[in-house]
Formats: sequence, structure tokens, C-alpha cells
Amino acid sequence: MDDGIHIEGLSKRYGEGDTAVDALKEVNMRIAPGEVVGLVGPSGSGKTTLLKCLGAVIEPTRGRMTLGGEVIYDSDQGGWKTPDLRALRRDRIGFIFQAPYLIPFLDVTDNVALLPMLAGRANAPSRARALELLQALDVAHRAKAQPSELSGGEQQRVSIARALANQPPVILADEPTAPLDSQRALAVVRILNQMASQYQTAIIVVTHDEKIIPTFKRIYHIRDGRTVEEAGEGRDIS
Ligand SMILES: Nc1ncnc2c1ncn2[C@@H]1O[C@H](COP(=O)(O)OP(=O)(O)OP(=O)(O)O)[C@@H](O)[C@H]1O
Repeated sequence: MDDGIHIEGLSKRYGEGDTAVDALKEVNMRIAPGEVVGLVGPSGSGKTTLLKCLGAVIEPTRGRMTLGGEVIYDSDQGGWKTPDLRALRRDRIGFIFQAPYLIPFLDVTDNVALLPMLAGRANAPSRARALELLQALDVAHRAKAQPSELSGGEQQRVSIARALANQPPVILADEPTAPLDSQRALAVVRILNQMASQYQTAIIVVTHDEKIIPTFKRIYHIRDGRTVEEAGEGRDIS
């Protein structure tokens, strides 16, 4: 089974000739449903490039990527499996960023329900799903509030609910804890672990954050475009 995330021989070259940059060099990764792994590496090592390839934002040069049991990209089979990369991103991949990027003129429920609605689901089940997620993330009491009325931590939890809204098999989190103090950063990681296990989502967390690195059970180190897998400390944060 190839559920979760499976990356095989993924390479990305920017540019051509003398100025070409090989940002990813035959990267292999496998993340199981329900698993949260860290992706760490120095500046310029290829982390953003890897997230962009997985998130169908840029096209790899070679390799194969499987998300939730479906091959989404195979360079030996013509590249992307679907021409509609926007729908792929919307329906199959959740994104969490350093800042929550909530839509200021929609209330909390609609911020979460918007993606299922855009994916063609009816309003009532989309809102019901949003409320269920807000409950799971302990912000349901703010369901009718505007984003500007929320604390930073509440906004971050709403952005995690939004990432889960279309039940994607995969969530890509780019430095989700960088601006947070230690306690709040660990709370976000705890939530990501709970959500991964509750919804059987595979989560990659790109991070430099020394506060959360000891919490991962598995870490991929990336250096100069190549990944090395390592057992993490898996420090208990329950
Ligand atoms: N659009 C581009 N064109 C050419 N080279 C690029 C492009 N984007 C990134 N690179 C190069 O690819 C390599 C990997 O960059 P990438 O942004 O993936 O690193 P990163 O690990 O995310 O770094 P940081 O932690 O600083 O964000 C770097 O050498 C970078 O200069």
C-alpha cells in the first residue's frame, strides 16, 4: 500500500546549462497515514522546493510522488496525472503556514467551510464539517467570530482546521511554530499529532524550530538536495 506520502527518486533542477541548480537529488521519503515527520535542513538545502513539488506548485524534473494511494506525478508516465493542479491542491493537500492567512471578511466557520464549498460540497455539510473540526481543535466557541477577534493561537488552530477541511491525505506545514513561544509551539505540535492520528493524515512539518524538533519520532534531514532519515527523540508532549 502506498497510502500517506511516498516520494521516489524526486529530483528538481532549476534553469539549464552552466547556471543550473540541482535543488533536489533523487529524494526518497515515505510517511504513513497518521504520522507526523519533521523535515529539517539549512537554508538553501531544498526544503521549500520539496514542499512546492509535493504541493503541486512547481513541476519536478524527475521522480514519482504518491499521495493517499494515488500517483499524482510520475516523470516516466508523462508527469502530472491530472491537468487540474488547482483541484489537486484544493482537494488532496492541506497547507499550514507560519501565519494563519485567514480571510478577514469571513467568520471562522466560513473560513473553514470555504474549501469544501469550493470543492463542490453543499453549504450545510461543509459548515457541519467545519464545526466538527473547530470542536476537535477547541475553538468551536469562536465559530461566529471574525478572524480579527481571535488570539494568535486561536487563529492558528482555525488555520489547522482549514487545512483538514477537505480531509486531505496529506498536510504540508511550513514553519508552523516559528513565531510562537515554547508552550504554544508545543501545543501546535500536539494538535498536529492528534489530528494526524484522528483523521489518518500524513503530515510533513518543515522547521528550524529547536523547540519542536525533539518531539518528532522521525526526521528527514535535507542537505544540498539529498535527504537522510533519522530516528528522532519522539519526546512525549501529551
Ligand atoms: N526559482 C529558482 N530558480 C533557481 N534556483 C532556485 C529557485 N528556487 C530555489 N532555488 C535554489 O535551489 C536551492 C534550494 O532552495 P530552497 O528554496 O528549496 O531551499 P530551502 O531549504 O527552502 O531554504 P530556506 O530555508 O532558506 O528557505 C537553493 O540553492 C536555491 O538558491
